Amino acid sequence: MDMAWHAQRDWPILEWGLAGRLRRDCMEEWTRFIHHPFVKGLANGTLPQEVFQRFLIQDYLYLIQYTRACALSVHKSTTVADMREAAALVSGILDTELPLHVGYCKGWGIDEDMLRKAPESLQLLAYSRFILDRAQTGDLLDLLTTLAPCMIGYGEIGARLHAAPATRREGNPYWSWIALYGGDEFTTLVEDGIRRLDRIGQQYGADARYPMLKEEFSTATRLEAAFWDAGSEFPLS
Ligand SMILES: Cc1ncc(C[n+]2csc(CCO)c2C)c(N)n1
Repeated sequence: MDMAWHAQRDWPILEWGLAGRLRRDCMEEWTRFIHHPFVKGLANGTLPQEVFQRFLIQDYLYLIQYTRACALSVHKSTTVADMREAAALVSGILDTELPLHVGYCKGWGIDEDMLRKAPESLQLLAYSRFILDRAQTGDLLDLLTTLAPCMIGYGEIGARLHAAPATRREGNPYWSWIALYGGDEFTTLVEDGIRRLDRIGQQYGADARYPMLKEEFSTATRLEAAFWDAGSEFPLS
């Protein structure tokens, strides 16, 4: 494990509130997610290009399903302020993140047609259907808890790899990915998400519902760990 970056020291917000408690209580699954061999391959630049390309295609399809779940968080909100926050995230993804992802894929030789036509992997099907189930069946707190590993995990991976002296910067084809998720803009988004989860947790009585929330966070984390292999069953064509 890289000793240069410590969640506790360098990102105290992660240790705090509901998000911190869930992350600590699911540390085994969490470690498998954020220290997956795929992540090591990004850090040292040794991940094969085709593996990354196939992952990017599945990740685009994931973003679409994630956005649908986020849209349900507008519906599940019980105050106008919460609705506005949820709606802002949906527009942010549709107007900024998705076009950025399409542009990034182009740089890797994947055009929009390939993105649209790609079959969904089993990992994507399992993860997105789980999220959508929690979004439809649960309330806003269930939904935000289920979405939390996605947001916090990529933030933590980005921050860690961005700061680690062992990460290859020069000539690493994945440095732009690391710089995106380890950059200030994304970090601020994640910190806002952590605060929001805590606030909604207090509003919706997280303490009394903790076992169920932990189950949701744990399952989403296991599905994140599995998602690194989402592209592995498909050839690029
Ligand atoms: C499998 C997978 N998990 C998490 C992310 C990161 N991510 C996707 S949407 C979102 C929140 C809105 O910006 C974040 C952080 C990803 N790309 N792919």
